[in-house]
Amino acid sequence: MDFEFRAQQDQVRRSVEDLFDFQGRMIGRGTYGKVFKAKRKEGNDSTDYALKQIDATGQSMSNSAIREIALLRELNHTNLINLQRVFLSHVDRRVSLLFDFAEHDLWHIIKYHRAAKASKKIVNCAPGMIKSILYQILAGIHYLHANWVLHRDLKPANILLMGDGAERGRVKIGDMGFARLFTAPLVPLSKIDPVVVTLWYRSPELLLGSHHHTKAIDLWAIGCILYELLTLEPLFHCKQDDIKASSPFNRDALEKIFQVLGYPSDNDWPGIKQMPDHPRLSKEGFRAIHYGHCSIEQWMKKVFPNGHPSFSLDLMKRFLTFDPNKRITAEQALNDPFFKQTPLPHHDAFYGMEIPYGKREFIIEEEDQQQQQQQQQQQQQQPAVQPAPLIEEPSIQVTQENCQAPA
Ligand SMILES: Cc1ccc(-n2nc(C(C)(C)C)cc2NC(=O)NCCCNC(=O)OC(C)(C)C)cc1
Repeated sequence: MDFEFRAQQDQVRRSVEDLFDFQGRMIGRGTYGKVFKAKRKEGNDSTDYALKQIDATGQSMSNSAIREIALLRELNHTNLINLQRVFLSHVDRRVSLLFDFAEHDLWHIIKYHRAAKASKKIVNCAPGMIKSILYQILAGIHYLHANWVLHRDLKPANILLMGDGAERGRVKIGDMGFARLFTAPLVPLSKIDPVVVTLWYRSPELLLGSHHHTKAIDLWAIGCILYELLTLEPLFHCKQDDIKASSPFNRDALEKIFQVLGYPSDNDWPGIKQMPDHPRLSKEGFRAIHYGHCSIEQWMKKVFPNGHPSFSLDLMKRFLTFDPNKRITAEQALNDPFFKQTPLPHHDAFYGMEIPYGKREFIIEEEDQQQQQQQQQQQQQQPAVQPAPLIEEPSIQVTQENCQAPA
């Protein structure tokens, strides 16, 4: 190594600690490391940034950091989280990634509306909010798919929304990546951490053991997210199996899908017989006859007896199509008549409303340490447990007046 040159570089190169203030402002963490809410120290830039610090000590950490950098520096779309800068510190072998800071995400927004419903508080959300969020998710995913990038883990916690400021109400699709990197069973550090390993958005082909991730897998997840935005209930809410059930076949998740959509006929999904775990369906007792009366129409009739202004059953059915080859593409969805009907999708999902959602909470380090000590004690005493499911209170059906246009 050219020590002379390196010494010279170290002089001019400013460290992330020199340039940004972020100590004690942790807002997220996972196996990869931590995320801080950061502000520039100099100049009059009052913008907030999300600073992701990866401890690139282990091989797998540095590999995932390299993958994240290599992927994100090639991508540029208004509905994808934007990697602003990369800092490499030789001293502590730490990689710091600087991102846009998004105040909100769909996990917290849905949780807020569920809590408001439970306390019978009427919460106004703009009538076009759901349509705008859906449109922006599709625009971001269409860009990813056009660049042959699959998301593979779309869920509310990965759909960020910008708060007040230049990009108010702008969707920024991210990938908080916990599930991908997590090895030990996870217990949430605190209630503010979204549940990380969930099967609720997993497509039937993945649940039947398909090894091929396709674009269609992302569209299935978008259908599940749309339903959850409309009703505040996860569509395929099944109990969280513990991590060992990494065998893709999950009976509870499939059961839930069949209860809502009915059992797929050979005509619906000719390819189902080629699925690796198809033989397990009959072995595990699944029979078409058990779901004869089930269909998405009958299910939605229960949920919205008088329909819903911001909902198109046709579009929902196209997302939740069993056969991945028949499932709607992001491009087709963007051109659906639903987006040509008023209210048109606004670039600000919060247009016409005050933002009622709280700001991100800081995770306090020492509390964190105490919790870790508690967790270690617990884990020694008990088998590993899965995080508490997102839905704490008993599931309640939501009617549409809760989401009236502002008076
Ligand atoms: C290993 C790896 C991890 C993540 C990603 N990844 N992929 C994507 C696309 C392709 C969906 C745009 C985005 C990422 N990375 C991120 O989204 N990183 C987020 C870092 C900022 N974190 C962040 O804002 O976290 C809070 C808790 C404030 C919401 C790629 C690779």
